[in-house]
Amino acid sequence: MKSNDLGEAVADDITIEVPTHEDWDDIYSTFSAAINIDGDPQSREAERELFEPARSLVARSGGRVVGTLGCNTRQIAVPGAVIPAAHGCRGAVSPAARRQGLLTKLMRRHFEDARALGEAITLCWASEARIYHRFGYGLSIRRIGLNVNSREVTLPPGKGAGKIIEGSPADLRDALVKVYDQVYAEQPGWSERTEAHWDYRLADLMSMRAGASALRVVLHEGDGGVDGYALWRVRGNWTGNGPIGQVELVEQVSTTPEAYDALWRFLLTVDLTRSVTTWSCSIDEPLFYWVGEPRQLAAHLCDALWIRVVDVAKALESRRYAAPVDVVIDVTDEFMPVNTGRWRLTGSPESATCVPTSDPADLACDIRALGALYMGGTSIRTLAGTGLVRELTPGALAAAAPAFGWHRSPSAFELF
Ligand SMILES: CC(=O)SCCNC(=O)CCNC(=O)[C@H](O)C(C)(C)COP(=O)(O)OP(=O)(O)OC[C@H]1O[C@@H](n2cnc3c(N)ncnc32)[C@H](O)[C@@H]1OP(=O)(O)O
Repeated sequence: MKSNDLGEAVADDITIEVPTHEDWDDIYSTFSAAINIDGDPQSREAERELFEPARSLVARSGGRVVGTLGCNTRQIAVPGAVIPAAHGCRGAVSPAARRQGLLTKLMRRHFEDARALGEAITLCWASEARIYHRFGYGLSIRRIGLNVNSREVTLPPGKGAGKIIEGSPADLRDALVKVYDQVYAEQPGWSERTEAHWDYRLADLMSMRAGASALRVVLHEGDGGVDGYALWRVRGNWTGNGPIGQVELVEQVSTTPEAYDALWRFLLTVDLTRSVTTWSCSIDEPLFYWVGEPRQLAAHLCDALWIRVVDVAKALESRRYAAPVDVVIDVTDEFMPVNTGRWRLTGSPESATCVPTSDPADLACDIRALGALYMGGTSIRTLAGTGLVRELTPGALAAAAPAFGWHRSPSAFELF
């Protein structure tokens, strides 16, 4: 037996393997224990439906699962395209096996597998971001959490004569799917949802309620039919001074300004509530420009989606660019050296190519910078300010900056 850096005994027979369906219960309990929750049968069964053994990895010791790294095969919208991407999840190592490189081994294999399958990027939500920098992930999408003081914000006059329709998630599911599908392909950061993803999203697990009500749905129906929806819960609360309930917005999707206006108006005026919270809005959330007092939104900025580019040429060719760009980038990738080298990117709003080159570089960067830039919401100049990007040809940053942006801010609100 070996010992880890905490002096705990650890087995020296650890192997990295692709699991089978039979491993799910062990994977679920290993991950639950690592993130300090007990887990519960309802969540275990709901998550089983999303489990893709062939895309997952386990570390085993003496036949026992001591480490996990999951992955879901999904499409994601990026600037100007929808591409396949490895949606990484359930990274966990049992306490007695940690800090001896298991996650490092799982990550390396995860990246290699994604690349071999033709995925250019892998993404994750981080429990603690510091875990992920070393593996080459860059912060690609940030989010804003809100705690809106419903009684203090003033709203502009209502926009339309549409109507709000209430119902159960099961009854209104088809309408939700239709609205989501109209938006997702154009919205960088949103992933495709298959039937299984919708099942999970609408399962309304007790663990997700955390003491709040069952999941509720409202639709907005305008002149052209249903054009928006909100999924929400309410947390009832009473004090000696009366009710101070809270609306907890899970997701709101609108295809018209009328729907956006009507849905928010509804949420902000639910009886017996005094606030609306939502944990992940886009950083250019329209609410800031809609309510009279944006300060009453109590906004809180946070990291959301982290992206790891596993195939530089494929990744840079797969997205589109807001302005023409022709630049040679010298990329360093210590964890996945196949990406290290000079790459010529020629891109525009319509097309892109990226090929290896021996030409002198205009910019140099760490692989993390490409992940951070990927969704179009991070300024290359900001990254240059941190040293993650270096300008080698004068003017190269100014030329590349508009190209790497996009006309829609990326956003992400679906934990996977
Ligand atoms: C996408 C998701 O799945 S998010 C969920 C992530 N999981 C969790 O947060 C659950 C709780 N934590 C764990 O299960 C484990 O600690 C893990 C999975 C984060 C790390 O597993 P380990 O096998 O210990 O990682 P590994 O030994 O490969 O560590 C590699 C390096 O990262 C560092 N590291 C690992 N975890 C952390 C952490 N939480 N904070 C800071 N540094 C960390 C290690 O110190 C090591 O650094 P070194 O190379 O300089 O020595």
